[in-house]
Amino acid sequence: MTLVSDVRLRRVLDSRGNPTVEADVLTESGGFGRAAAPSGASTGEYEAVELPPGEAIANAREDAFPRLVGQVYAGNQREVDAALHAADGTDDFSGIGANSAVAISMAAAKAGADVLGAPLFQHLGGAFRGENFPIPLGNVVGGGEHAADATHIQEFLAAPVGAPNVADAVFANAAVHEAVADLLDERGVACGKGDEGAWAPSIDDAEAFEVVEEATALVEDEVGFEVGFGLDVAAAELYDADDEVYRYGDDERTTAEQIDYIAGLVDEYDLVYVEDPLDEDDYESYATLTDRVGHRTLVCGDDLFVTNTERLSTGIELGAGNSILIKPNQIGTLTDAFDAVELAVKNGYDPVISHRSGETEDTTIAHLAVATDAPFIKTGAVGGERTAKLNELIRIADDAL
Ligand SMILES: O=C(O)[C@@H](CO)OP(=O)(O)O
Ligand SMILES: [Mg+2]
Repeated sequence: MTLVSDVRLRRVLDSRGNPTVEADVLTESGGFGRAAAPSGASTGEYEAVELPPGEAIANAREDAFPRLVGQVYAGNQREVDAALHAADGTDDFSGIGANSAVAISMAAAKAGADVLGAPLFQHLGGAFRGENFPIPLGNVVGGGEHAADATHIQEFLAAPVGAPNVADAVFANAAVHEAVADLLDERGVACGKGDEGAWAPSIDDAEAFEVVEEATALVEDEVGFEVGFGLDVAAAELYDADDEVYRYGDDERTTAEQIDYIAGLVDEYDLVYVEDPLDEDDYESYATLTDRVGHRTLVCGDDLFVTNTERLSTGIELGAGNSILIKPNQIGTLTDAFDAVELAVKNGYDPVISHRSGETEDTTIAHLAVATDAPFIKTGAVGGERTAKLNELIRIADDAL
């Protein structure tokens, strides 16, 4: 029934205005799935390779289509993804491009779900589990690679950990985003937005902490449940490997100072989440930091693990981190992303399903978060390509698909 009868690829726009790959997968019985690849700006060194979309499309047409059309069943995700790997022939998807691979992989999943008449999250293995839902981490202030002349820390993330349901959590993050704007306005700070819709003011990190702490406290009072916050430091972007220091503009910190700095922030602001606090090659320092603060906060590896089970295995062995960011396009297929989630959960690491800074209206990650029973999803707070996922979560919780 779900035998793939056609695959189509095209270039569409992403939220930064760049071209990205969109895939359609059709099945023999009339099933249809469509998905688009997102794209990172602060990409990890060990991510699967994103090719220029035109090249990714041409290569996938030539090498992957013959292994997919009339050959594999969209309902059998492992078979589809194995065919993509075989067509690619490399270990980093530099053959057909991780962008073509992930778009086809996700579109196939949707086509499979379509034939079965099931919502995607159910097809991917999870009925909405009990009362669980992923708590959205909402980017409210940021800079780094996502905005020029803003904070050094890439993302300040509202985390409504006490929310009674997903809709209240989503609205709380939007309220924090708005409160931040009001507070910046009171301080006379004008600002635009970064790639993910977070405010991108020209203030230093210390002032951003003040503002975000105040904004989350205001919203917490308003909504009556706990609203904390966390960070994506994206420290690999700050790290100068030649001088072995983290550079925050003119300030620099040695690795030992960076560990103290982050541990101090966790204490001072009761951070619930710290992503990429250290360089992507420094498992040992991750382990040291995890020892110090891992009992009270999530220490999440994004550039460190790149959704890769081998890198995660190294982290598990060394005790580096206690959480992994899951981005399907970092590794190229849904199967690989699921394997990373499974390995993480088995070893007590919390998976956090994530968007990229360059996004589309695609909602696959909302379904992935529910299907894997992930405790968190990071997918922005406002902006159409972000609200597409947040609103889909609300619909899933409301059984409205
Ligand atoms: O670093 C990150 O976690 C992501 C998403 O927020 O950014 P990018 O997609 O630019 O890698
Ligand atoms: Mg990150």
